[in-house]
Parts: sequence; structure tokens; C-alpha cells
Amino acid sequence: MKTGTLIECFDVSKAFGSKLALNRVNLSVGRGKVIGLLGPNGSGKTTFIKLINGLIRPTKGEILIDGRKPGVYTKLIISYLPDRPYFADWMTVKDVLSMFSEFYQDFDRNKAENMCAAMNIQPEDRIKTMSKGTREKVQLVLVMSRKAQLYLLDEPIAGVDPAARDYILTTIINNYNEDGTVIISTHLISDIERILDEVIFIKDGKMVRHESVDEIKEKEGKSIDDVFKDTFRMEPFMGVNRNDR
Ligand SMILES: Nc1ncnc2c1ncn2[C@@H]1O[C@H](COP(=O)(O)OP(=O)(O)OP(=O)(O)O)[C@@H](O)[C@H]1O
Repeated sequence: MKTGTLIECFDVSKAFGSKLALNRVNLSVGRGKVIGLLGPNGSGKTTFIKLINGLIRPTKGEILIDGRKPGVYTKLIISYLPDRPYFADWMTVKDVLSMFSEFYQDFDRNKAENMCAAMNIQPEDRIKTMSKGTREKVQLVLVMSRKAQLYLLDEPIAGVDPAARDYILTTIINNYNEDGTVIISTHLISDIERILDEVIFIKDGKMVRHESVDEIKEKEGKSIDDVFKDTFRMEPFMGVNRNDR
């Protein structure tokens, strides 16, 4: 079993033109944890996940995954669920299973086949004709059937109905490599908080909080969902004040 830090970010910023999507992030993430990456729309969650995965590069600062810069090695140890599906329309479940077997040495095809069968997804089913939620389930099965050191899941439950969410979350915690770490970005905090060991709150590109869930609950005596709502509360737009009319 590997020990030590898995992800280190040193003063990492990412700008898109004049928009600063991530602002001087310093972060250290350990192994064997399930971590919620939580923040409102546009706070920088997807940007952070893409940086860790090496799909985009920081404007400033440095990222190390298992002591290495994002690149060929880190791609081998990261299993990534993007926020949008990437399968070609002609593919069946069997085709995508073969694709993953070919691409990833750590892919356990047997496990993926069993998980599909448990969710009533057949090998001959065509990805194109599936509902959005079923497509997301297939993608999650593929990603969780790798024995990776780091799983990056960008909004894994957004498209599935509440009943399926519980099944999917149980699938995640029962199937990840236990020395590995799972980072899940989501807005659906009350749905996922039961599986989280730690949370990272991100606000306007800044990591404003990184703490263990037990510590937060002990200190504040509230659910993570309530702590999140307090941190990110927005004043509602009230329209024209009646007295001004
Ligand atoms: N390619 C890009 N070009 C320009 N701006 C971008 C680009 N990608 C992201 N941004 C901007 O960076 C900010 C952070 O975006 P990001 O997608 O990381 O947020 P997010 O927290 O994942 O949001 P959501 O919860 O809505 O998916 C946003 O203001 C977004 O408009």
C-alpha cells in the first residue's frame, strides 16, 4: 500500500483570457479518501478536475500527482469521469468494454460486466439509444472498474433519478481501490454526504475550506448540506420594492 500525499497543488492559478477560473490554490490531498469537491455553478470545479487530469495546464503554479507532474504516468493512475459523455454513437456496451480493456491494463472487465448486468444493462445495448441516466451509469461502471490511484468524478449523479443515485453511490464506495482516493464534484450535497470523508469548498476559484466531514459535524453540529448553504447563501432577487412604485 502506498502512503503519503497523492495530490499537491502549489499556488495554482488558471486563467481563461481575463477570467480567473482558479485563484492561487494550495492543497494537499491524501490517499484512501472519498472527497467532495463542492461549490456553486462556475466556481471552478471542472477546471480543477481538468487540471489534475492534465487536460489543461495551469497558468501559474505547480501540480504533483503521486509526486509527478500531470502527463503520461499520471494518466495511467487516474480514472476520470468527464462531465460529458465521450462515446461514439455507433458503440454498444460490449464495444466500450473492449475499448477500456484495450486502453487500460488496470481495467477489470469481469467486474464491469457484472455491474452492468446488475443494473439491467445488456452487452448489445447501443449507447446512442440509451437515456441520459443509463449512459451515465455505463460511464461510471467503466471508470469504477479500473484499479486506479485517483478517481476524478465530475458530476457523476447529476443526470440520474434519486432512486438510482443511492445505488450509484453505493457502487462507488464498494468498488474503488481502497488505497486510492475519489474526488466527486457535485451540487447534490445532501445525496452524497453520507459517503464523504472530506470536503473541499470552492468559491470563485478559491479553495475556501478543506476539512474532514467528522470535524465539521463535531464543530458545527450541522449537516454538510447546511454548512454549504450557509457558506454560499445568495440574497434572493426581490424585484422592484413595492414601496417604490
Ligand atoms: N474554456 C473556457 N473559456 C473561458 N472561460 C471558461 C472556460 N472554462 C471555464 N471557464 C470559466 O471559468 C469559470 C469556472 O468554470 P468551471 O466550469 O470550472 O466551473 P464549475 O464549478 O465546474 O461550474 P458548474 O457547476 O456550473 O459545472 C467559469 O466562470 C467559466 O465560465
